[in-house]
Amino acid sequence: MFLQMLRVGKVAYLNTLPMFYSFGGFKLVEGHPTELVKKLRAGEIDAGIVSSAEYFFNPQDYYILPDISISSKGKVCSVLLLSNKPLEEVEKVRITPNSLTSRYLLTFVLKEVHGIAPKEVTEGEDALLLIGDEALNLRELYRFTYDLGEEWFNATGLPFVFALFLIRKDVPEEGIRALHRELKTSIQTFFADLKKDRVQLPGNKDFLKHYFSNCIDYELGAEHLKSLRRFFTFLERETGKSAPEFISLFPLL
Ligand SMILES: C=C(O[C@@H]1C=C(C(=O)O)C=C[C@H]1O)C(=O)O
Repeated sequence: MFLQMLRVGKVAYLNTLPMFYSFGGFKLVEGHPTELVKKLRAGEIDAGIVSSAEYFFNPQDYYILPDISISSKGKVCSVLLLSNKPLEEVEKVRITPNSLTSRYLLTFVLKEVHGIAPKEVTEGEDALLLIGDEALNLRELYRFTYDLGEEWFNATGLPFVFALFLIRKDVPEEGIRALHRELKTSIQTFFADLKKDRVQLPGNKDFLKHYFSNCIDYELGAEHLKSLRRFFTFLERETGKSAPEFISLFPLL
């Protein structure tokens, strides 16, 4: 098959830069996480780095690409509840429409960690959940910042997987293998260049180096899978839908 025909979804945030740094040969489709989830469900794209919660909702439709994710082990730095009031005084929360996973992670943090249940509003909020570049750009404007990656880590001792590389099951094996190779090479090239100060970074260089090296974690190992199972158990309680029986990584070996 012609790889150029495979349509690959790329979340339009800075944190996907390493994956797509030297990436080529596929058709890229950019969007917010919720837009890409819709396109992947509809078969308008064949694969993409999308909200991990989508695998909980439709596991039968996808393989997970091994070794790759957008996660954090502690602070993620770009999934933030921002507020001018301390959490215990927050009664109304506005949630970005761009997120699927972090919306549920916020419910976990508010309900199961802090024991509060603020109302969701679309204006007049006490606190605002932002993800990605929007969170990075606005994080310094609020008095209180709650980092959801850190909140999850403090509660569970585990990394948190925000996004998975999901592939629709009708994609041929050679396409999946080529995609995996291309992404892994891109991530390696990015971090080698970052070390040598060869990456053009938009904005505050020192902060962004810290963001790529210490906040976002691009691995998908045993601890990440344990964390996904834990998150899916929470989603099961929250939605009434059963958690996937298996987390099926595409067998590359
Ligand atoms: C860590 C992040 O993860 C993002 C969060 C997502 C979500 O909440 O659904 C989806 C994709 C990721 O890009 C971020 O963008 O800041």
